[in-house]
Amino acid sequence: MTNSDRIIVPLDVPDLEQAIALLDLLPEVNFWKVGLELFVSSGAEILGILQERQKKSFLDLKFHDIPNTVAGACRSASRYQVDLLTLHATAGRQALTAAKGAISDLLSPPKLLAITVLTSLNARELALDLKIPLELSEYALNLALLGKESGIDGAVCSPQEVAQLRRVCGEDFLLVCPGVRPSWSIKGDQSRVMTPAQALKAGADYLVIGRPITGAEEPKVAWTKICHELADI
Ligand SMILES: O=c1ccn([C@@H]2O[C@H](COP(=O)(O)O)[C@@H](O)[C@H]2O)c(=O)[nH]1
Repeated sequence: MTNSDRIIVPLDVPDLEQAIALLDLLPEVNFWKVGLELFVSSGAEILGILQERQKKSFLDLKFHDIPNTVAGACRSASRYQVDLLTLHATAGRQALTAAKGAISDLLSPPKLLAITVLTSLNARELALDLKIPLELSEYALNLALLGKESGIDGAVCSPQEVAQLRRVCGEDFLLVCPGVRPSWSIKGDQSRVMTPAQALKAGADYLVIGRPITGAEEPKVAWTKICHELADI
């Protein structure tokens, strides 16, 4: 796998037409993420289109509910043949275990990823607004370990925590990092960021890079620039 195959680009657009326009504009991208904005507006059609085009897909709906509901949602989402699927680690051990159990008899189930601490949050918000009495990195690690102990395949974490998670959770635990920003792009609402090269060197398996590419004046140029930055690491 080349380092550019480690980049997942989110289709964070309001409708199917704009999603297809991005697929057409960036045929080099092999791994796409479908999140809440597109799925809520347009449903699952995009997942069939990605399959037809032989692209890998990441369904990022971040399920967070009681165990029975999370398990049912994971089972239902599996029918779309996606490669990756997210649920919140904070749904708890029972929900995580039930989710894994609900798809374990399938022929090619998606890999389940536990969301740890959203990359938009900073330490101050975690402590003052969410009243979490732990260091952010410790909290993220605890959530990743809860996922691992519950049979979940990997975690979504910030690049700032990925080295620690890699060390503790091991090489086989899949680590996917959003909150990735090339030095030439703006952070926007992301808080805990690193550059693509830093995130890969720190141990990420995959990088989710959206607006620095899709919001660029010339997305193809931005994509190529990032691929060059990752070529020699
Ligand atoms: O902690 C998280 C979990 C998911 N995301 C998602 O990743 C992309 C990031 O897009 P950018 O445009 O590169 O900011 C987006 O779809 C989020 O829903 C995340 O950012 N942080």
